Amino acid sequence: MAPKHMQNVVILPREEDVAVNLAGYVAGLSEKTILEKGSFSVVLSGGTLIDTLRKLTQCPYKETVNWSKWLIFWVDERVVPLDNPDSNYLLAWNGFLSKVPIPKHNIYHIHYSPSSEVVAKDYEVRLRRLVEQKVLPLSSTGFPQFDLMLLGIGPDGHVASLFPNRPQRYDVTDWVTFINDSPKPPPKRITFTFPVINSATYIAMVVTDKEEADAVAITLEHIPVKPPLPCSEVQAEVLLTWFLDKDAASKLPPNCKK
Ligand SMILES: O=C(O)[C@H](O)[C@@H](O)[C@H](O)[C@H](O)COP(=O)(O)O
Repeated sequence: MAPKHMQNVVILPREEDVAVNLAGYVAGLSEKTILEKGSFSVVLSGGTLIDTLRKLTQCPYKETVNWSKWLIFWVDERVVPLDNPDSNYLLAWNGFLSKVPIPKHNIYHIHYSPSSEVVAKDYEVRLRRLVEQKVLPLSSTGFPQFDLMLLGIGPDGHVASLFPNRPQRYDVTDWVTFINDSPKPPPKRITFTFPVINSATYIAMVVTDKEEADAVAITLEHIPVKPPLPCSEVQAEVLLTWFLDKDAASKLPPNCKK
């Protein structure tokens, strides 16, 4: 296995190029992982990521990817019913999951309750059960090891629902935690904690917006800020790949850009 903290940065001219490149990357990892272990666990976030995954739902990937072996999870979810317009599940269902034949029982969405604490605990209990049943492996870190996490970042450098000035980002015990005062609406969310995120085998950070250009530059140029941006603390067991378009990369020094 490659040393920890390997990172790759892919900068492409347009969001369309990122979508094409990302689809090829995810399809390649899917094939390799399914050959190696028989399944492919994919963790989604919300935001623009889902639209950037659109090429996977088209030719050739719609036919060539072995969707029956995919397992879908969410790195964070808004605590709203699944048919609420704010739901990350609904966003993913409408933009991605309804267009590819992933078995419904392999889609692990939240079970809604008005209490975000109850939702977080339930999601964690279900993950622990999947580890016991050997559906998900446990990393040497003691946290579950997902094959691929597909993440975005916010202008404030948040990742998942781990925000700069909120305590959840420092949680090193829980697998899933909750927040009732998210600075990005809606306020009630659940989120994987950093130990779970950083135990993933592969992570793709997909950023295609000018608004996040400062956070991208601070992270990739190691510019010290206090507190450090959550997105700068992401690392993968094998490889973290940043997929950026020229807007997201616009604050990087010229030698980084193509
Ligand atoms: O539920 C959420 O709000 C997301 O999961 C969140 O973490 C998102 O991924 C980033 O805020 C990036 O969002 P954009 O891609 O829309 O900028």
